[in-house]
Amino acid sequence: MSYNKYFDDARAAGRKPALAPALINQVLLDVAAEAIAQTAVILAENQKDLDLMDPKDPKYDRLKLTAARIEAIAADMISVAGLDSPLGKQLSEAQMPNGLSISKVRVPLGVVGVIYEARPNVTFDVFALCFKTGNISILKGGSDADHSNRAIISVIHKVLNKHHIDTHVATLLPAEREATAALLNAIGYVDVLIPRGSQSLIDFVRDNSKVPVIETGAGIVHTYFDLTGDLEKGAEIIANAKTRRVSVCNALDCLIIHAERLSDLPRLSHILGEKEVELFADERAYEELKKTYPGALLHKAQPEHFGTEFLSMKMAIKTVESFEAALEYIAINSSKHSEAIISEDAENIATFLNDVDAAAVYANASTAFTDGAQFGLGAEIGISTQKLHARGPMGLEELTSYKWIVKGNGQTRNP
Ligand SMILES: NC(=O)C1=CN([C@@H]2O[C@H](COP(=O)(O)OP(=O)(O)OC[C@H]3O[C@@H](n4cnc5c(N)ncnc54)[C@H](OP(=O)(O)O)[C@@H]3O)[C@@H](O)[C@H]2O)C=CC1
Ligand SMILES: N[C@@H](CCC(=O)OP(=O)(O)O)C(=O)O
Repeated sequence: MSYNKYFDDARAAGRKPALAPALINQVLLDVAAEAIAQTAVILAENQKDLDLMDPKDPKYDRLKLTAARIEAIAADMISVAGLDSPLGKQLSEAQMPNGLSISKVRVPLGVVGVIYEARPNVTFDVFALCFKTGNISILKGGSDADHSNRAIISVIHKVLNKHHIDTHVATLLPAEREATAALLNAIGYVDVLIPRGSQSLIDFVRDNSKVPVIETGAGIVHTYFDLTGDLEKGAEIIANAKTRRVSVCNALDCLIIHAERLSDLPRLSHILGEKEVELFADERAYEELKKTYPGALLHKAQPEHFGTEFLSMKMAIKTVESFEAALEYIAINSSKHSEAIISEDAENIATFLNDVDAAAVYANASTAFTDGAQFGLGAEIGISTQKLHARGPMGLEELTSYKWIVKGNGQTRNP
């Protein structure tokens, strides 16, 4: 199948004059209202996708929409509408000795291609952030969410039509792998690609893309409980980071504990036990837990349990002799997404926040906060695990580049 028509139409939509900020915000508010109004339709289509998936699959929860989730999506859309647009913002201005005025101004990236997991809220989020920043979005959603995504793009297109806006500002590609291959080769049509998904997707895109890519990779997430960690805070933070939504990339995968706090492990993990989290504990942690933790949920860890993203009610426990050993362990096993320390030692906290190489580093808080809306960005287009252009939750600013504006009155360069 040829995808040229999709790409041509998107590029043509991108050449049209920029929309007024007030109109952009009104469209976002109208899409939010339409999403709520069409809750029953969206949920019915979502159910068709759910019917094809095993409810025990961790992806099921990611795929599932509810009325409350649609309300939360609409609320995010409303907050994106309420945020200042970065477009046209002057980043710097200089008057040169020759009289030239040179300024740096934020502009859209252009056509943004997003390949993403079977999580239907992403369709709304990507549209909202791209539309607000004057970008054209080309979406390739997970095939497991195809009914949901098609219902959502219809909601968006209905509102765009109402405002006489070219619907090609947001295009949903057929949910087939060939569409991804075509996007990767769409030089001259797509300015940047943002893949959201498994290592297999990221590797495929990294190896094959001819257009620039911003990676949003897996979250192999650790929380280190330090010698001075507060037990009460620790138990709540760890349980929240692990169980708030186990299928998402910011969920906790491995608790690292200082050896001198091992005797506190039963109390530190009691909420996990109540929530039926399966633990894969190293030798010493296992010995501490075997008297108290529910037997069926406690296992001796194997090497494959470390440096692993579970995306389910499973978690590894690693014992370390020192703070330095925890830093070393994280440096080797982290995917540089989100990392946390629980400690009352100001010096260790400062060192951790400074030295740990991850997109988001936390002290005494749950890694579940790594999320665009939670960071005040309205929503997120992905959580970048690379360092160039953008890092961590990517919102409006991260969907812009800049250009230099040079104004003169007849200057020529000599020699
Ligand atoms: N950092 C971040 O912002 C995010 C990270 N993630 C990470 O993603 C993972 C979960 O995603 P998961 O549900 O497994 O999604 P997948 O990686 O299975 O799917 C995501 C998208 O990529 C496509 N895809 C997957 N593999 C390939 C491939 N080899 N070649 C071409 N296309 C491919 C899928 O298409 P198809 O439907 O055809 O399979 C789908 O559109 C977790 O590791 C999570 O941490 C997820 C979202 C955001
Ligand atoms: N935005 C997220 C985290 C990032 C995300 O979308 O990840 P995933 O669920 O793995 O597709 C959240 O906490 O809701």
